[in-house]
Amino acid sequence: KRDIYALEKQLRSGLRSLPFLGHGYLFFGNNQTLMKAFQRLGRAAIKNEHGLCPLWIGTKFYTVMADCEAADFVLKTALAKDDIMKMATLFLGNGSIFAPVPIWKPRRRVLIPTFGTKNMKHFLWIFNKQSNVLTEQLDKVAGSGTVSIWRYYTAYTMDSIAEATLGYQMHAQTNSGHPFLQAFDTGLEQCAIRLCSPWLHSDVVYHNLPIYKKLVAMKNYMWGFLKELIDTKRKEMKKAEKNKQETNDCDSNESMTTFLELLIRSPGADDGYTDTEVLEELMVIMIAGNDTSAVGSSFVTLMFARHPDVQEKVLEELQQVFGESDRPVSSKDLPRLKYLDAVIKETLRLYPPVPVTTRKIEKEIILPSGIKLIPGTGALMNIWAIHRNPRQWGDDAEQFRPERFLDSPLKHPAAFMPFSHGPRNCVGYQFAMTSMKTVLSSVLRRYKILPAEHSPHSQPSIRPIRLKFDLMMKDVDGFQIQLEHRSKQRHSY
Ligand code: HEM
Repeated sequence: KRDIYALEKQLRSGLRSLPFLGHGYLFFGNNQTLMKAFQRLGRAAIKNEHGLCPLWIGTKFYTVMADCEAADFVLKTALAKDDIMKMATLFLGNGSIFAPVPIWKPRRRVLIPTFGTKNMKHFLWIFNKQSNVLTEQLDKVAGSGTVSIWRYYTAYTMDSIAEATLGYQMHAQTNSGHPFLQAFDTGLEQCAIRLCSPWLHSDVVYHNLPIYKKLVAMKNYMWGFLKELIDTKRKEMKKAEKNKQETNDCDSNESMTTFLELLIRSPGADDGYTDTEVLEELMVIMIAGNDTSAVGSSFVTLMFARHPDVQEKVLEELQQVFGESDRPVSSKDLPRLKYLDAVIKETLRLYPPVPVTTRKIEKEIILPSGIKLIPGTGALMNIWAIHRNPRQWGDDAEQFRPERFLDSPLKHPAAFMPFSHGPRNCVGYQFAMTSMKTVLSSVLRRYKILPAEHSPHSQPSIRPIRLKFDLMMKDVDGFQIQLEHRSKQRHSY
């Protein structure tokens, strides 16, 4: 460990490391403490000369990165995920997101074309349909005080993902009682608890706890459910091939191509993808794509409530594109929503749904600054801190200013990485941006978004948002806002 101690010495941060625990004590507490620990480490790294700081979790050493050049280098050279992610294999098997590099590489090649622009047009139809259901639900609560918008967006993304992925109508927005939803939510909640509780990390301990058995039962239910859908789809596709009834009409629902079909059709290994491979990738898409986009849309909505001037500018843009119509969003509208795009990006900069990601250092890496990363250690990309580093974002880095995405290009391609960066970045980037733009433009055309009712001494615009980390970064208070029908108050604008 001599090399590691030498590296630690170079990176000294002033954060105390205790015997045995290292900096692990920073993480003890609840999921708010966890987010605060990432913020503290991020700030310490920003202050350091190289934008890096040391982190000991017990005997494991990590280099925390708030410098985009260093993160860029690591994300392009170290492709293996850190061992801590292995805990997710219970649900995902060898699904690409956390899979070892030799399994991930060929799967990534298959996934990329399924997210191509052509397929995105099919998915836009789903986003419009599900946005419609969302506004029907919001109509019931608009004008009746404070609501937690998170609950609505997470149901919207679940319905969209289930339809785009499986061609299955989950109806999460109208009925939250589907057993798949319950297994999905409880499973993710338990994964978050385990990830945040170092004493549950050991398989020997965890596999002997009652919750493990419960979790396995949920996983078995979800996998069984998906397996049935795969079997049915394979049969349907064989029948359709036989009858030569395939159609190429992209604009209607009849020709909708789901991820399930795209994965079954993809060449994969020798004889196409096996059922297990298809199943693992479906789980990855559903888990990676659901709450991430819901968190993104929820933070943007919170920003609308806190920055009425920004909301007003987006509304003006929407009126230029849609007039007074509440028609569906078309693929031609999307590039015209430039300011909305900037607002979403600025929100994801300050509130990245995935605030940290890790890589395993398997071979020695010499960073552009000359710092040597040691094999056997980890690198923790602190996306939250990279996005707030004044070296890239200037002295107003902490301020919400969407115009910065319109005024000038990024100073470094890795300065903005809510979807990560390099060969293992998010494949669902375009899917997520299209989904968020569709739902946000539908909501904003219909409602004025106002801050939650609050105690008189706390100004919503200046009160910092309380953050927590439970697999993702979320608002502790559940993204509370108020909605007012625009038709009833249009004259106030
Ligand atoms: C705002 C929304 C989203 C955010 C912020 C986000 C963020 C991320 C990040 C940070 C990673 C990479 C983690 C790493 O480098 O270790 C990732 C990977 C991934 N995301 Fe997303 N994501 C979003 C939406 C989606 C959606 C909608 C889908 C699918 C429909 C999706 C599918 C994936 C997949 C499959 C991977 C794994 C890629 C690979 O390992 O090759 N994501 N996402």
